Amino acid sequence: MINQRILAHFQESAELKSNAAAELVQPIAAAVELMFSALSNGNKILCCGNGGSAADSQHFAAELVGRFERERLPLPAMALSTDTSIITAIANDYSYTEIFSKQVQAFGQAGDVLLAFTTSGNSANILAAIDVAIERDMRVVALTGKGGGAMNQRLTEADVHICVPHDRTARIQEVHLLTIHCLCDGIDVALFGGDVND
Ligand SMILES: O=C(CO)[C@@H](O)[C@H](O)[C@H](O)[C@H](O)COP(=O)(O)O
Ligand SMILES: [Zn+2]
Repeated sequence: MINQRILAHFQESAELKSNAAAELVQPIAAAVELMFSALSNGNKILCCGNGGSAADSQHFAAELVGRFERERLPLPAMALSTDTSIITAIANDYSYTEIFSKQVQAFGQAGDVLLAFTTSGNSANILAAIDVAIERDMRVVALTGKGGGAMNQRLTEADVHICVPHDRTARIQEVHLLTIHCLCDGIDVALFGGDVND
């Protein structure tokens, strides 16, 4: 019955967040450091993902360019899933696999960060974007789940892999959203120190 299913979703989500925290603190902290250092050097963050993860990448960019919990200057972040003309032209003329990698080629510069969301770790267009980012001497923060899939073979030691220990896409995305907010908070704290009420 529906009430039981809803309760089960809440319970599974809460348990995952609670159980995954210890494992994810260190890679999330490493991602904050990497992003703060890039932003401090005048670099930017490019973000990509498919489906719900496209929305996650846009959510992160919105909080950097707009704001998270504090007033501050806009920070340079850009989601690569928002320009339908660019995406449809590349998908139509080349392939769907290249919709993000060509944008990384166009916009990415050495020292920039690619924030890549894929719950399976296997989406071809995300892996292609990562390959181009690494070629261009960018750093990668990858948010995955399901053991990380092909992502495990893609990243270098300079990159950060935040892999949610679960096999269900929806649950992984829920932890990705929490991670986005930890990243925004961490960047704000690195910029200004203290907590939100300081
Ligand atoms: O939001 C959801 C499922 O919760 C879907 O839209 C989901 O993001 C799509 O199926 C994606 O294509 C899955 O790709 P990925 O996470 O494996 O890279
Ligand atoms: Zn979803």
